[in-house]
Amino acid sequence: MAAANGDACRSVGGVPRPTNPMVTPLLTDLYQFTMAYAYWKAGKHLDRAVFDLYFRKNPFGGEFTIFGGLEECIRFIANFKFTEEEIKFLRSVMPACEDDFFEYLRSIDCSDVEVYAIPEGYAVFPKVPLMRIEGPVAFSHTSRLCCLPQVVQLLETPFLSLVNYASLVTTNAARHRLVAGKSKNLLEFGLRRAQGPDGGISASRYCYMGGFDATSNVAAGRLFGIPIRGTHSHAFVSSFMGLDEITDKTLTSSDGSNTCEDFISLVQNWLIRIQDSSSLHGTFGETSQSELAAFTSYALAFPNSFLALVDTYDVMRSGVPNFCAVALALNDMGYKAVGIRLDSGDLAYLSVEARKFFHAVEKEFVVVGFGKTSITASNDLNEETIDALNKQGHEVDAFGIGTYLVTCYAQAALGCVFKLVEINKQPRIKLSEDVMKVSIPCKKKCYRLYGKEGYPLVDIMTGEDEPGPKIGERLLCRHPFNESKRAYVVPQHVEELLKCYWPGNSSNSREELPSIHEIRTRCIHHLDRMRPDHMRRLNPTPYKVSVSAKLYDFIHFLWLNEAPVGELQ
Ligand SMILES: Nc1ncnc2c1ncn2[C@@H]1O[C@H](COP(=O)(O)OP(=O)(O)OP(=O)(O)O)[C@@H](O)[C@H]1O
Ligand SMILES: O=P(O)(O)OC[C@H]1O[C@H](OP(=O)(O)OP(=O)(O)O)[C@H](O)[C@@H]1O
Ligand SMILES: O=C(O)c1cccnc1
Ligand SMILES: [Mg+2]
Repeated sequence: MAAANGDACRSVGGVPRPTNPMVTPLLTDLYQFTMAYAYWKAGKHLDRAVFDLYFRKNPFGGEFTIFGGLEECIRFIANFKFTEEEIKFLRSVMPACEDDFFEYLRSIDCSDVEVYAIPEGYAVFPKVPLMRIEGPVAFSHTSRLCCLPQVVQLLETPFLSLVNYASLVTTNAARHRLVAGKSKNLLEFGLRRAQGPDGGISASRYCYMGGFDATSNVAAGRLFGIPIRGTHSHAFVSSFMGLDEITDKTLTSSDGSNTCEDFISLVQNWLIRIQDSSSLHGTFGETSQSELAAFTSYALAFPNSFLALVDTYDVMRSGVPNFCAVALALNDMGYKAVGIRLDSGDLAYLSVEARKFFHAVEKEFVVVGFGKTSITASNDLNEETIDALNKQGHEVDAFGIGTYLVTCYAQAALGCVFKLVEINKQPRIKLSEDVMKVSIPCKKKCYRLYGKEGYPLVDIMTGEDEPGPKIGERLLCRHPFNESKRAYVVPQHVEELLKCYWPGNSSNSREELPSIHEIRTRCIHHLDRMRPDHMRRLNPTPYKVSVSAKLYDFIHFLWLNEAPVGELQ
C-alpha cells in the first residue's frame, strides 16, 4: 500500500513505517518490559520461541471473520527499533533495572524474527493461527547481548492492538455488505462517532477492505486511496431562509453552449409544472422555499453531482418535489442530478414513495432515466435495520452507515490472543478449565481443504514436519478437543494458509503486501466462495476447524502430561 506521505515514511528494506506514528515499540503493556527484564536477568538464551496469534470465537454471532491488520504488523516489525528517547523514558519507568538491559534493548530489532500469516482479507476461523511468529535463534555472538525470545514477546500487545479492531471492523463491514447485497452502494460515514481520530481512520480503511465502496473521511481517502463521497447536512438546508439569498443565479449548460441567466426562475417554473401535473396533482401543496433555496444553491455549486438531503422539513410534501424541480431544471441545462438522501422516518416507506414520485415525473415530463434517480438512506443503520428494510421491500440504492458500523456496536472487541506454542523446540500448551481456552501446541502448518463444489470444507492444522494434505487423498480431520467429532475429507484443492511475510534470517522469500484495493477484492471473493449456510445471519453453520490425527494424539498426550492428577480423600 502506498501511503500518500510516500517516501518520507519509507524505511530500510522498503517497508513503510506504521501508518499511525503512535505505533512504536513503547505502544505496549508494561508487563512486556518487566518480563523481558526478568528473562534477561535469568539469562535464558533459548533457541526459539513460537507464538500463534488467533481468536477463539467469531464475532457478531456469526461463523466467519475477515482478517485485517497484517500489513500494519509487518510495517511495525520492519521498523522495530528503540530510539534514544524511548530508551531514556524506559529507564525512568524501570529505574531498578541494570544498565546492560537497556543496552540490550537498544541493540534489538526484528531482523531475526519470522512471521507467517494468512493473507489479509481472507475469511478466517477460530483457533487457526492468523499469524505464527517465531523468535530469533539464540546462542548468537555475545552472551547477554544476543537476541532473546523476549523480542517476540514484545510483539504481543502491538500485534493484538493492530489486528483485533482491524479484523473486527472489517468483518462488520463484510457483514453489512452481505446483508445489503452486491448491487448497493455502501458509504462509511462514521468518523464523527468513531473511537477517536485513530479509530476513525482505521474504521474507514478496514470498512473499505471489508467491501464498502467509499468513505466520507477525507484524511483516510488521502492516506489509503479510498474513494471519498458525501452529500450535505441538515444545517446546510436550514441555513437558507429564501431564494432571494442567492445572488449569482446564472448557470452555464453542461456543453457550454448556453447560459441560463436566472436558474431560480427555471426551478420555480418546474415546481409549478410538477404541482400542476395530472399525476402528481394534490400529492403536495406549498413546499419549503428555504429548502428550495438550499437545493438550488447546491445545484448551482455542483451541477454535475447534485444530491439533496430531503428530510429537513417533510420528505414527500417538500423535499422530494423540491429536489425534482431542481433536478428537472438541471436536466434542461444538460446535467443529470445524482439523487436524494433520506435521514429519518420510515426508510422503506419513504424510499418507495420517492421512487414512485420519480417514475411519475419521468412519465409526465418524458425525462428518460429519471425514475432511476438514486436514493441514499442513512440514520442509525445496521445489519438488523437493513435486513428489516429488505424484508419490507425498499427502493434504497445506497446506504450511509456510521455509528453502528465503526463502533462495532454489536460486539465491542474480537478476542485475538497471542500464545506461546513452542519454546526451544519443546511444544507448549496452555490448559484451562474452559476447553475453549486450551491452546493448540506446536509449531504448525495450516491448510484449507476445498470440496467438489469448490467451497472450502475444513481448515486443518498439522505438525510442522507432517506431510501436507494431497489432492484426491483421503485424510482424517479431527476436532481438536472433541474425540467423537471427526471426518474423512478427500480434498479437490489444498491451500496452505500460512505464508511467509517476514522471513527473518531464513532463506524463504517474502510475500508482497498487496494494495488495499486488491485486499478488498480478495475479501469480496472470499465471501462469495464460502458455502452460504456458513454466512447466513440466522443460525449459521459453523465452519469446521480440525487437526490431523497425529496432532490430535499429541495435544492429548501433552494435555495429560501437563495436567496435574487430582487426589480424592
Ligand atoms: N422501515 C424500517 N424498518 C425498520 N427500521 C427502520 C425503518 N426505517 C427506519 N428505521 C430505523 O429506525 C430508527 C428510527 O430512529 P428514530 O425514530 O430515532 O429516528 P427518526 O425519528 O426517524 O429520525 P431522527 O434521526 O431525526 O430522530 C433508525 O435506526 C432507522 O434506521
Ligand atoms: O446515523 P449514523 O449511522 O451514525 O450515520 C451518520 C449520521 O451522521 C449524520 O447525522 P448527524 O451527525 O447530523 O446527527 P443525527 O442525524 O444523529 O442528528 C448523518 O445524517 C447520519 O445520520
Ligand atoms: O456526506 C454525508 O452525507 C455524511 C457524512 C458524514 C456523516 N453523515 C453524512
Ligand atoms: Mg442521524
